[in-house]
Amino acid sequence: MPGLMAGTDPDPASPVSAGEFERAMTAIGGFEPAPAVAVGVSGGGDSMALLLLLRHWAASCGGSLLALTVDHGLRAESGREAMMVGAAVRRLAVPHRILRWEGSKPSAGLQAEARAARHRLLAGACAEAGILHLALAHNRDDQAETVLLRLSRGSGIDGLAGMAPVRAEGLVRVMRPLLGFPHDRLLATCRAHGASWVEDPSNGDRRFARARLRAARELLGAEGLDAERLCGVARRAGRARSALEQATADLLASAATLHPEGWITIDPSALLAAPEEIALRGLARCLVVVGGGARPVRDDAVERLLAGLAAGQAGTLAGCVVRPRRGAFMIAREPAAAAERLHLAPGARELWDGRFDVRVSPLRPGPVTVAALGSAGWREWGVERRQFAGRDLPAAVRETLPSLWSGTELLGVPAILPMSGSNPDGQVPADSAMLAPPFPLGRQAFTVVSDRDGII
Ligand SMILES: Nc1ncnc2c1ncn2[C@@H]1O[C@H](COP(=O)(O)OP(=O)(O)OP(=O)(O)O)[C@@H](O)[C@H]1O
Repeated sequence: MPGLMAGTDPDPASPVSAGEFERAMTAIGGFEPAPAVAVGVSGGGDSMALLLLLRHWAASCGGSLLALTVDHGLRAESGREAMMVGAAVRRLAVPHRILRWEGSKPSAGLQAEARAARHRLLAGACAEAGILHLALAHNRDDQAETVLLRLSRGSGIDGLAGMAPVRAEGLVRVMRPLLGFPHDRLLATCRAHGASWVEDPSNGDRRFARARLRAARELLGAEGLDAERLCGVARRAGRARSALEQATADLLASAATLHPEGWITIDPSALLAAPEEIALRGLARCLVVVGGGARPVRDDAVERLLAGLAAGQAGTLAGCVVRPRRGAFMIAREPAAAAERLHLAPGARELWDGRFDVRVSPLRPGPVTVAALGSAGWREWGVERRQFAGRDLPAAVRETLPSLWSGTELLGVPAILPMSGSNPDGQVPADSAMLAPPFPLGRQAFTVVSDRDGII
């Protein structure tokens, strides 16, 4: 198979080899045996190359692949184009689905809305198909542009780290295995396979910031600030971010307590003695966990909140009330924000030390699939699905999950929810739980608690 030979090629415009791609996938990791993977295919050269590489990779590990194309419906010909992409995909013997963005389109912020709709549709289609890995074809040049874009907006370390190779979006892992490969090599990969692609006309449209930056990047590249250097910035910022996140996790592990009722208390002296960046991150993380994790918390607002706490004042932010109480700072959810918890199944909690246990009511037996998602197991993001039934449920869940999570840090929001079978409360239709959070699941059915709390 041309272009999918193992080994590297010194030519910067050479096709990406199967070996190189496999290494990129291995670096992402966290795949179950014979994984089911979805790929977003716009029909452009990057995503066609990703499709080709993934097809080979999936076949080599006994996995399966589903290609998804979003028809944004923004141009008269978009429906026909999506069908043409579908025909090209099916010629490669890969199943394909077209997802339509229905409804009225906004006049302002169209690109951002279209992007949000695309991500929603792609993640929704994965959930419907029971697929937990979604691959997108962002490449090294996209990463360089992202760094420039964020720099132009005054981002700090987190923003300069660029796009992450893998991150959770609800229960789906969005991965970007091509971040290390330049666009030219992806086009070469298509050529090597005789695959055709279409150019997105909006790529050169200077009304859009990305297109303007692309032009700027050419100028900066001539001054030496090329894609490689920009990606180097992203890598170094990513490392710095990991170190800060680790220090934050350590602070929370020693100074914070997550209570089964859903609030957090944190030792004020430990919080205020920590370096400011770590204290701010720790507080922000508490807000995200208690408030539901749906929105990023603004830096300046967290700074004000921390300064207020240091002066003994209560404050509210991100759906949480934060106040000094009985020698601790207490972070609890504002009552009105309860309905905004988007990503957590009731009872599911993020824990600093990465260990948790599950309490399942033995009074409500029934076959249930438990899915746990996080930076778990195998030191990577991991997903575990098990079928448990009847009376064995509590013991089986308790045995399985701690071993999966033990000793690892949860980077995202884990969720424990019934995904199929008969939900103990009978309220979540089979397979739709991931699509329609918050899940109307009785708290009694699943409670995830820290074993540091000594509840189980
Ligand atoms: N219409 C589409 N249908 C399916 N997948 C798509 C579509 N458009 C983009 N994608 C996927 O997303 C990847 C990135 O696309 P693109 O660079 O256009 O997005 P972006 O808007 O710049 O990035 P982001 O989605 O992170 O904002 C593509 O390579 C492809 O994998």
